Amino acid sequence: SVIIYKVHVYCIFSTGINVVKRKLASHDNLKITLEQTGDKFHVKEVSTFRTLEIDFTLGVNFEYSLADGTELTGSWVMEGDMLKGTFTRKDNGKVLITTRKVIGDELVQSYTYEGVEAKRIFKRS
Ligand SMILES: CCCCCCCCCCCCCC(=O)O
Repeated sequence: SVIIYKVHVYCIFSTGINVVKRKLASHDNLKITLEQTGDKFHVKEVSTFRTLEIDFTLGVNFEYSLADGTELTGSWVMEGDMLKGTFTRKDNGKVLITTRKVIGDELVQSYTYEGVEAKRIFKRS
């Protein structure tokens, strides 16, 4: 298998309010490494709180827990040159939509939850 994309990024900016901001804050100093091989992704997440490795296949549901213990289930799909993730919170059934897009040397990740939008910009390191 061939790695067609790999980037190390760190969070330089995040915005948003209320629950989204609190949840995102629980991923402080987040650094992620994304590796894509065909439709399979390997994500390494390093933050103040934990180091986590996640494997997923586009279009296939998987489980993911936020650093605060909130459990999500959902999947990523590719929409053009953008990754779009649809995840459902297991505790309340509410849906979180997130996207990832590489723009120049930045990875922009957006989050939409209960009408609130938040964004994080990761810079290649
Ligand atoms: C519930 C409110 C805000 C939650 C913000 C965190 C969103 C995480 C999205 C799922 C990520 C899956 C793993 C990954 O690809 O890195």
